[in-house]
Amino acid sequence: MDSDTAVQLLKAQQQVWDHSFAYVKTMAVQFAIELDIPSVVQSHGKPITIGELAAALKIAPARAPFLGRLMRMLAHLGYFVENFKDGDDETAASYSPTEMCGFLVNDNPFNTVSWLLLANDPVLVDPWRSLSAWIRQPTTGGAAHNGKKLYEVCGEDPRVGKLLGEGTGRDSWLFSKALVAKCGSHFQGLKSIVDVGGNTGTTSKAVAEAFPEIHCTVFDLAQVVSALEPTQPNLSYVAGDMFQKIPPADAVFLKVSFSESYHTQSSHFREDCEMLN
Ligand SMILES: C[S@@+](CC[C@H](N)C(=O)[O-])C[C@H]1O[C@@H](n2cnc3c(N)ncnc32)[C@H](O)[C@@H]1O
Repeated sequence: MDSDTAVQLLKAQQQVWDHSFAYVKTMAVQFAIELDIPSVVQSHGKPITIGELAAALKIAPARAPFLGRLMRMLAHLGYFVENFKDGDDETAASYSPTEMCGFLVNDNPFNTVSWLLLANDPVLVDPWRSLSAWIRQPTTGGAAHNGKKLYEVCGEDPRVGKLLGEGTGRDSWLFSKALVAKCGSHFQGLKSIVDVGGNTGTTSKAVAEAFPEIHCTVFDLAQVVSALEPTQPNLSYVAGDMFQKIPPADAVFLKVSFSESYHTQSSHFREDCEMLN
């Protein structure tokens, strides 16, 4: 092999290594959340050193160098800015939060903590481990955790249902700020919308508040909406299965609501949507 080819192959190998260890990035973020690092750095009010961070987290000095490595990685990923003073070696760096760090702070209404914990949970990770066996099966069902789909697990395990509800709800909190501010023209002339797979209705509540002339129906599985009471006069909750029948409305609103079932069970859904048009 000539040297140019070797150099080129090494570049490709670097990418493959990057993919092989991609989980390290996600696990580093989860590790930071579990230790509460983002909240501590954000509330510190000025750049925090590793010594100060270790003291705040009650981590023994013997372990502080590992905390330093984690912080370097998180800075590399964009969650913190690493500050050096002239002449500092890398162990004397201090860290300030970035905008991304705010998404890992539990007190922020738009945080993505639950989303990240769900993404790393065996419920979502395990089906990937058996994907090669699954694809050889002759059946059409999607890959599943212990034979169950995510929404079935949510119905049975409140911990998973809570992670999904909180994760999507907080995403919807931020999303709906932009939606009502920037997309108002899309709602003009509508008297009703149905938010299909609307979960607890974070987006619909924002739409109902911004456009009082529109009635918003949050449509989701019974396990999600049957115990919920509307908080606004132009909001209601309806339980059901989107692949059986969706309530009539002037427009259908969908946000992160499709699962693998869409490919196999969606004919009713498309028919219902076509009837609305
Ligand atoms: C990923 S969440 C998205 C929630 C919300 N649209 C949002 O973006 O915040 C998907 C939602 O679809 C609901 N869902 C799943 N299958 C459904 C079905 N067959 N009929 C109605 N809702 C369903 C789930 O319960 C869940 O609340």
